[in-house]
Amino acid sequence: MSETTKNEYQKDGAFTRPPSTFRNFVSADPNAQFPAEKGRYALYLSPGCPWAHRTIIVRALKRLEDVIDLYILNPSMGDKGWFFDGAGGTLPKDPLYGFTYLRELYYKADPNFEGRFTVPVLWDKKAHTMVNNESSEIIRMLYSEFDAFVPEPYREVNKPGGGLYPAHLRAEIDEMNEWVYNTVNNGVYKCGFAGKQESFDEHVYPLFASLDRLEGILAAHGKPFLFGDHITEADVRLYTTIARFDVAYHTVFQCNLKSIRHDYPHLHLWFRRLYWDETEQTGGAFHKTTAPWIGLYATGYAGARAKVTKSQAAVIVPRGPAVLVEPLAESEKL
Ligand SMILES: N[C@@H](CCC(=O)N[C@@H](CS)C(=O)NCC(=O)O)C(=O)O
Repeated sequence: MSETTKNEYQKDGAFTRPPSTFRNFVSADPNAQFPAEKGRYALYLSPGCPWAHRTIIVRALKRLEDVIDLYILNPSMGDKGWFFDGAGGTLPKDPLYGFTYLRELYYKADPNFEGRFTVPVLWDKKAHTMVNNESSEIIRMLYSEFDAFVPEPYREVNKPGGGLYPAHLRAEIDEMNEWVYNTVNNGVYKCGFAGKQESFDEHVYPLFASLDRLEGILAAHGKPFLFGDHITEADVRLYTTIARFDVAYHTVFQCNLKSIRHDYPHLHLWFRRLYWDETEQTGGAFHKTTAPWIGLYATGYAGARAKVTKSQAAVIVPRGPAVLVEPLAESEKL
């Protein structure tokens, strides 16, 4: 029987994700502890991570690229966790303090830190501390707290559908987030990081039941996005998992009851519309945060799976599918 600490990912063969630890908020209120300011905050992340991916999608959707810095670490995790080394267009070292490892940043914020050194991190360059390391909260800060610094059309109050987390849809979005997080976003990890067959079986069927349910939602309303005609938080949160599905979870995490491209026509169309979009609607937010890295997702997950399951075998990376993301026909475009 294994002993579990808050830092461990597995207990008796089942994967558990520990809670995030830095939970402060940036606010539009200039008197807040962390007031929204142009150039004050930075996102540290590794682009293969689906939780981190949420934050760069929203940063791009909100046109916050010149308001919030982005510091990209190597796409794969090393023995000492996430690191800078300049590979493939990432930064050679931490631009603020010259660090090599993300853990050094955590220790700068809290020398007694005892949790896991996860990405994404929202960092305050002025106070030299970590604001928040929970992606679901970071994205919500980006929706409206920085709106004073973005052009009028991209402010939440001016968006036709009410923005990424519209007041009239909040309860429904929260409800969907709950089951999508447990069975899909984190569900794939419960399969891929399972240490025994029973644990894998316990999670693989609910994962596909939820994908069936999502397919049914899109089929029933016939609209392009999960909540209709406008992109919401629910689309962003599902997208980062679906983008990794056929290229990594289906093979490396053995989630192979079905694939998105062959078995889920509505989800597949929904995904490709987001991925290929270069219009005003997204400003290419999904494409530019996915395309440079999608070919590396399988590599990152194969290494992570070997580490979490403590496999001694050689890490073999599957190379398919031959076409990473299928094209969008003219007639399928919005
Ligand atoms: N709840 C966190 C989860 C973040 C997370 O687990 N990130 C992974 C990468 S996908 C990580 O950095 N893991 C490093 C580790 O656990 O050592 C969030 O959504 O921000």
